[in-house]
Amino acid sequence: MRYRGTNDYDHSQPPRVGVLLTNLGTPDAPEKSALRRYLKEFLSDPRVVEVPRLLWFFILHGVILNVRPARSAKAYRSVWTDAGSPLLVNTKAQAEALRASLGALHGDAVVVDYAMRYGSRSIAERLQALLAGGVQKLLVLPLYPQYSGPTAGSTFDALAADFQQRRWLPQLRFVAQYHDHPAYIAALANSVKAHREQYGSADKLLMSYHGVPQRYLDQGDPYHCQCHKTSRLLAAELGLMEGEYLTCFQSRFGREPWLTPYTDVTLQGLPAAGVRSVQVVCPGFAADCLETLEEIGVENRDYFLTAGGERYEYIPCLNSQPAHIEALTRIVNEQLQGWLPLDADGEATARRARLLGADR
Ligand SMILES: C=CC1=C(C)c2cc3[nH]c(cc4nc(cc5[nH]c(cc1n2)c(C)c5CCC(=O)O)C(CCC(=O)O)=C4C)c(C)c3C=C
Ligand SMILES: [Fe+2]
Ligand SMILES: [Fe+2]
Repeated sequence: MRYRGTNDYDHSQPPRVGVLLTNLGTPDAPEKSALRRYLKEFLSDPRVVEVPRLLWFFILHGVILNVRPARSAKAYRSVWTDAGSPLLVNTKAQAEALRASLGALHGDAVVVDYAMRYGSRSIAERLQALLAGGVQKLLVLPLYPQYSGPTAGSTFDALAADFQQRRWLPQLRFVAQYHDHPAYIAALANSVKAHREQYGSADKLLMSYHGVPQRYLDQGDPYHCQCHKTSRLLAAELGLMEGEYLTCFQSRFGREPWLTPYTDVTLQGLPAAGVRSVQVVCPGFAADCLETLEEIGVENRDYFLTAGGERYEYIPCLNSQPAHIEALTRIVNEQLQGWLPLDADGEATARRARLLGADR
């Protein structure tokens, strides 16, 4: 059979709206073999590493997958929790909080689930569960505020690859970006303000985003511009002047130039420029993960303090903070326009339910 179908379709099953949160994915365990599996899938994605395939195959299999898994496993071990990888734990908590928040508004007409682009809890697996559960309208919200090919672009590829094998496709809406959504900016500002109320402010606020190769920007990827726009809006919301904040890019991989300024180089140079205290926030990460907890929380702290800095504070990601769940709820509700019965109008709801039930 060329296309997967549903042989036993149940006409009495109520049609539902599905909301699928996605994030990058994480290894199953902080061990070399699990890291090898995860990195192989992740780094084989041509959206992530845009290098001629044959050349990359030899570099990946000949060098990277022999060296990196052990090194990364050690880093993951330092942040791993009893419940698992922080990225997975935090994404699950976000999905549960969003389920409660949307459930209060829409009852069981909306189903919330979460999936990962690489590794376990795959997009294909969760799509199958949603569609089998009666979802006919699907909203996919990749938890990447700023659009980039390696993240949101690749997530769309995974959806499309699954749909290519299906007979009956759901109606689909896809949130490619929300880097300037007022509720997201407000949640970020709220988080920085709460931190400052507790700890006071610092000489500089560093806004650190995951990097991508400079080449991607040169070839039209909007990520760099969207990061700067988020920074600008967040600074405005906080009343910060130019010079009181900086945008920089972390997690460089490989030898070619990535987006600059680099977070680590910046932090190493700040003390010599008279900056004694910094607060670092990572607005591009919806959930704390290896790249924030270890790289920003530990590694870069060390660079700053060793270079003569006196006070370094990492402001956690939005995770499942109420303001973040409120922002995600608003983003989802805006996207669901026209997909749900109007609750205020009981008659319209009943009429619509009859119509929905009679669509096949
Ligand atoms: C090799 C190229 C990479 C590109 C391009 C890239 C873009 C990119 N990544 C994120 C978000 C995350 N990346 C994470 C981990 C991670 N990223 C890369 C490489 C690239 N990322 C690697 C090899 C790794 C694995 C860790 C390691 O071995 O160093 C994570 C954390 C995952 C976790 O399990 O905690 C996130 C999140 C974005 C947003 C992005 C482009 C905009
Ligand atoms: Fe990454
Ligand atoms: Fe730009």
